[in-house]
Amino acid sequence: MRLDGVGKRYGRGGRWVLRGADLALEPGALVRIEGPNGSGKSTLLKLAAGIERPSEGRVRRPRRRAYVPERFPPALPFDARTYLAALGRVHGLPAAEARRRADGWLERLGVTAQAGTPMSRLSKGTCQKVAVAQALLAEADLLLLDEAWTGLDRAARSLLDEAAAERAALGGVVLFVDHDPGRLAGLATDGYRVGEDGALHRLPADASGEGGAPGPLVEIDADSPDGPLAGLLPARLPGDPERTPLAGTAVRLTVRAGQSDALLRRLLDGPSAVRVLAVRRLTDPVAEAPAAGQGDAEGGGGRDAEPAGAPVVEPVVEAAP
Ligand SMILES: Nc1ncnc2c1ncn2[C@@H]1O[C@H](COP(=O)(O)OP(=O)(O)OP(=O)(O)O)[C@@H](O)[C@H]1O
Repeated sequence: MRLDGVGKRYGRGGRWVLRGADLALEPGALVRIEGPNGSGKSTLLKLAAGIERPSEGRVRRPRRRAYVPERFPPALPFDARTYLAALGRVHGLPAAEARRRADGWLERLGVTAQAGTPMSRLSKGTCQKVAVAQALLAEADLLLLDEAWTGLDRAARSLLDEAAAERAALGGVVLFVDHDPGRLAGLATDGYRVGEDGALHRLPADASGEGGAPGPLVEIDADSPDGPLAGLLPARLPGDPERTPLAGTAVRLTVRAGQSDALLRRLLDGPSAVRVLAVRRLTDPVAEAPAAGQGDAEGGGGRDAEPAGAPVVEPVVEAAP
């Protein structure tokens, strides 16, 4: 998606909220937008969603978009399941698939019991889960999240983290606004601040959570009874793991820890039968080893240091093949 010289003001003669905003995002981008209250973050997401039109400049966006607004209409005259299934149809899904995805997200978010309750009677957090579900079930090419984590319980927040990272890993573009600076830290690929001039200013890598420090890796060993797994896996997988063939039909997938849950879910939910043999978290001894010389000074007992660069393997789950 692209913004070229985008400006926005509400009403003729109103102040420019955005001016000269440029943004070019490639598939796989997971991008944080920040700025103080009233700076124009929601306006930017609405322009990206196609809900508002720019006053000047040009917005190019993918056709399949999904949006969690900052404020979800509270009193829609539907129950959650009916609403989600209808939204699935709006996103172009066949009716049965729309119902399947609606039920799937209601279950994952832990609100199946409230699926038939009129939305006007749902709690604020449950309503927010429905707002999130309507966007995630679309599996859109552009996912816009405007403070979408607000009001969610911890499990739902993690699920949304994972779903956002997965969307990007599968080639979507995700644009999110959140006042928590740690949101999706280590997973965001870029970040921008809406400046007082109304333009977008790129954040330094550490502020956007963009991976200067790569963080721990996870190795997942898996195979399939259907034949060599390497040939069965889709081209795109969450976290774009490194793939190393193992003996027989097995493959080792190495991915950043933040995306390992999304990868596992994809493997186990995918069309091919996949057996997960082992999941190991690797810690990087280069990052964790004492500074040069420090080991000698403190150790003194002749313990050998780990060879530099050799990962320490901490098994998380080991299953017999
Ligand atoms: N529909 C509207 N009509 C008129 N002015 C609007 C409208 N929507 C937003 N504004 C104004 O545009 C400016 C930017 O609002 P916006 O909601 O985009 O900011 P924001 O950065 O998302 O703020 P917050 O962090 O508080 O959510 C504000 O001054 C706001 O009052």
